[in-house]
Amino acid sequence: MVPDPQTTKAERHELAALLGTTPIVLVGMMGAGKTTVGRRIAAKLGRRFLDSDDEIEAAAGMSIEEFFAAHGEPEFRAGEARVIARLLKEDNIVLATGGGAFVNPETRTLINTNAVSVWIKAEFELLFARVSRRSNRPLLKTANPRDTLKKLIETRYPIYAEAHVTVVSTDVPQDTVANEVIEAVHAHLKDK
Ligand SMILES: Nc1ncnc2c1ncn2[C@@H]1O[C@H](COP(=O)(O)OP(=O)(O)OP(=O)(O)O)[C@@H](O)[C@H]1O
Ligand SMILES: O=C(O)C1=C[C@@H](O)[C@@H](O)[C@H](O)C1
Ligand SMILES: [Mg+2]
Repeated sequence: MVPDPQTTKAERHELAALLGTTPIVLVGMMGAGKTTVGRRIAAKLGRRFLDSDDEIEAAAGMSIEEFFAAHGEPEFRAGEARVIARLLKEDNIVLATGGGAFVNPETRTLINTNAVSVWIKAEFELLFARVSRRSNRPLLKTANPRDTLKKLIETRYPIYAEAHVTVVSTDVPQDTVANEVIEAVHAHLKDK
């Protein structure tokens, strides 16, 4: 794990002590920043960072895009649910989930029972700009990706809203979003 150069060792210990070891799980749309922000949060807290998309790619020996092409979405979803159930057995982790993972009711319950869930929420134009930079999102390989993304947002936002806390990601530095997540998780755990 790479320590965050902007966070001193003493600060990392203090933050880690405040939060305990309950897993922190990031959910939300593709492009919201779960992976990039999640990695920063883990570095700030001295936790292990895990990403369900990366785990699936490593286990399958192929990219998400290749997996969708070879096996289809239903098999991807089944594998994603299994991978997340396995990863959630660990404490002291920050887990970035794939954009569709929280939509699965069993996975959602498992996450909300065993972790603090955080919806990284971003508005449509920001998401679209970000996902357009790379073409590794098979769900958006449609005739009208703008429309597809809009429809996914409409159906998924009420589901993501079931996360314990919501942090809005605007065009601010990743470090700021990471600090906001840590504060929001702390506030949630304090009130429990
Ligand atoms: N706060 C931010 N400011 C600027 N760029 C950002 C920010 N957060 C994320 N990005 C950029 O947006 C892109 C998408 O981020 P990322 O891959 O972390 O999203 P994700 O939520 O993990 O998506 P997916 O569900 O597809 O895995 C990346 O290129 C990343 O560098
Ligand atoms: O939003 C989604 O359904 C997805 C998001 C990505 O993280 C990958 O898990 C995959 O491309 C599907
Ligand atoms: Mg990701």
